[in-house]
Amino acid sequence: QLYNETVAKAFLEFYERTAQVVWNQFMAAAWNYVTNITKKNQEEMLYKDVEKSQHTLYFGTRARMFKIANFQDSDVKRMLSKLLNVDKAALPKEELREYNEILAYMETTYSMAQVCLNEGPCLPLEPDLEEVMATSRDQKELLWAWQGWRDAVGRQLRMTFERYVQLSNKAANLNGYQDMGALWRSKYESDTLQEDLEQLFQELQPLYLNLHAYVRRSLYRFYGPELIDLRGPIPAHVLGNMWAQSWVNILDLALPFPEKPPEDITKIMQGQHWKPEKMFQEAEKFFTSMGLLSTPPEFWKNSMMERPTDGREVECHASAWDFYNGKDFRIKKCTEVTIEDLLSIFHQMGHIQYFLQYKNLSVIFRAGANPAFEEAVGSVVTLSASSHKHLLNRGLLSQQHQDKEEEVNFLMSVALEKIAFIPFAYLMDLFRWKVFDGTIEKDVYNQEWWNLRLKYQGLCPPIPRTEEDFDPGAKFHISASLPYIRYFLSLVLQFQFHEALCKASGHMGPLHRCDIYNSKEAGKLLEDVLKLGSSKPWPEVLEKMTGETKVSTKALMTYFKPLLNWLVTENVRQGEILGWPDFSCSFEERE
Ligand SMILES: O=C(CCC(O)(O)[C@H](Cc1ccccc1)NC(=O)c1ccccc1)N[C@@H](Cc1ccccc1)C(=O)O
Ligand SMILES: [Zn+2]
Repeated sequence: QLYNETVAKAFLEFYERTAQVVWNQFMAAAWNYVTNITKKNQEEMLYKDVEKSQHTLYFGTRARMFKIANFQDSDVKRMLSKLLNVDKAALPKEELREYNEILAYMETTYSMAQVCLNEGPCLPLEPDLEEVMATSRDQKELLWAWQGWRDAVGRQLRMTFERYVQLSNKAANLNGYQDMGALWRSKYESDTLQEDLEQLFQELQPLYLNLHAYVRRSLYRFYGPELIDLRGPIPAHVLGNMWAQSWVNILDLALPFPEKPPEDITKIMQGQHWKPEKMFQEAEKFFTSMGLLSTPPEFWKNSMMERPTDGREVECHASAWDFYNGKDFRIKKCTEVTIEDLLSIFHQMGHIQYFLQYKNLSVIFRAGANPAFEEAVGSVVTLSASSHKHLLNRGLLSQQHQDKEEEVNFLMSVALEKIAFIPFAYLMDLFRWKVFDGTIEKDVYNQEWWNLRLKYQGLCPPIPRTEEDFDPGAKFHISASLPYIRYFLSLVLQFQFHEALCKASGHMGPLHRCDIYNSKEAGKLLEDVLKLGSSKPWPEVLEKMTGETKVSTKALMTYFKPLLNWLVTENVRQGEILGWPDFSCSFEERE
């Protein structure tokens, strides 16, 4: 028949050649915009976005003409099926322009927002407000930053978000999906995704509930009963993070053995005069030590490693960029010299390594096996990079060995980052899926958001919220229309990867003492997985790495087993209540 496999191969050839050019031009325009936010640069980006959408629509509609079912070549079938979803390019011209303007408005509002002191400077989120949330122990100051940020961002986005939902769902419908949530979930090629996610979440509940009860006790000791209810939710502004998604910054309040505090790595880095470029070099060195690829010269020339000091407005949220020409790869980050930012750079470098490994594949396959794989690659390396063994080896710690109690302190610091994150990462898209499928209607966005924050994280807003507020919009990924379930799945996957890579490296002993630095065997295993990009179904790729075809919490539970034992003993000793039976959020006037 006319549209046979030979024609299909020529069609894909033509797509390949043209897509590289169109995508490269769009990425260049998008980069210029986010690293120098001006009206002119926004117009230029929107123009290139339209060109990209026209290209996508042209090939997407023609891909439909092929009878993929009876094709022989599995690559051709997989490539054509990926072209079928054209996402927002399905919208009529006028609505596509409106949608792109809405997306730019939401992301720019977030990136440019500041909170102003009465008479004095206005503070941006990075680094100032995040610094307050991380270091202040004055709950009134924490409340000022927490409320100020939500007034400056969330409230501004509320109306726009409602229109964003409408247009998103229209685009999804035009692609044959029930709503945008269904389109987002389709990236995982699984018709049991939501059940599987719920199962993973339930398996991790005992760990989270014990951590929550223990941290609540620690905060009670510091802030007292007028702020903390030992049988209730925790107020969201005292967890050391603007969104209470990571609690690592209140480790000092929650240290199991306070008489054996860990060394302050940020202080050591600053004492050794670390600069952002050295932090990037340190992260790259980790990958090359495993025999993986190094970054090309363009990376060091073109990346934005620090917030510019020439007055340019930029988007500070960290990201890694593939310019789809096999040569130009960049990271954009407003780097501060802290251990938190060093680990964030490892995460970004993980994205870069994926780009480098799959750069010779068709552009259609230049993505992770699924979005969670992309996020897990950088994060799995941070599990080794943050280990006592590695930090000691890299001169960032001086204490030779860790005794049992110091080990519990260490595991607590990792749990405050990784375990606290679980319910947050899960609820972010539970919320948006319900918004997209209409379960959550627009006049109850904020109360439904807090219902989920209470149900899954056991948190309360520190002050009453109304439907004038739009607290979800105060999180980057919601203002940037970026799915989040990838981070939940990545959290589980990264421990599964860590276990496999540690085994490949010949590591013996507890998982939390493993450091795959310098391991060529681990590097080879990782390379074989990354080179596949999205060319194979992700269960096949997972099996190549771990021997398993399903995501499993076993490795994560193994890693934290010593801590869970300690937590359960401690919580029983204190007579803690797990969960928050006093579920109401009390706001009695605080002096
Ligand atoms: O958002 C990030 C890191 C940014 C990123 O590397 O995931 C970035 C997000 C982004 C930003 C702008 C446009 C698109 C995506 N993702 C990438 O740079 C990326 C992702 C896939 C392929 C290529 C680049 N982390 C999440 C979750 C997280 C991850 C790891 C540790 C802590 C927390 C957060 O901060 O809430
Ligand atoms: Zn990422």
